[in-house]
Amino acid sequence: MDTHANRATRITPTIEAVTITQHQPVRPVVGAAIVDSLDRPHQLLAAARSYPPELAGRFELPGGKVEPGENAMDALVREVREELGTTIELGAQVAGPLDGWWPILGTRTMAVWLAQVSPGSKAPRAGSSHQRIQWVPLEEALRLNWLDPDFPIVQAIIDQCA
Ligand SMILES: Nc1nc2c([nH]c(=O)n2[C@H]2C[C@H](O)[C@@H](COP(=O)(O)OP(=O)(O)OP(=O)(O)O)O2)c(=O)[nH]1
Repeated sequence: MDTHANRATRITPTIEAVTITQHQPVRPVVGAAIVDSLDRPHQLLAAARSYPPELAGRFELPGGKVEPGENAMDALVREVREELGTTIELGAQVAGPLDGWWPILGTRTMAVWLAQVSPGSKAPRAGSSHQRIQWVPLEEALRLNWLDPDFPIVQAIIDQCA
């Protein structure tokens, strides 16, 4: 079956296959560009961090750190379920300049996939990780106060959805 996830796997064999080992000093991060519809994307879900204090209120893509031994795409589905209480299905990767990964805060890197809320799943809601979440039209997304490293990522999301 030609699902969104299958298509993403074909596009991103390298990252899909990444399994994190215990020995990596800095755990990689995964982020979800959740759009209202993978087929006809118009809106992007932005999440305002609640911590640490210096980042509180800045917008990010929902996601988080990959656990040792965990597949990156599985980690992203898990993180979004934990943070927003919703199940997502992944679409195409939004590839960054570092073998598909994006440079982010500190010395971390983040892999990003387009995603949509799975049919029948609960709507996303902010939990303890986020002050609030909001849907923003893609053409207005760059007006939000994103974490600094996220601006080129959001631009790439906009370009990919155009
Ligand atoms: N989730 C996410 N993190 C980002 C983005 N941009 C960016 O620089 N980061 C940074 C912020 C953090 O330093 C790091 C992600 O850490 P996190 O605290 O969200 O990870 P986590 O959910 O696993 O949380 P924790 O249990 O380790 O506290 O990546 C982004 O768009 N989304």
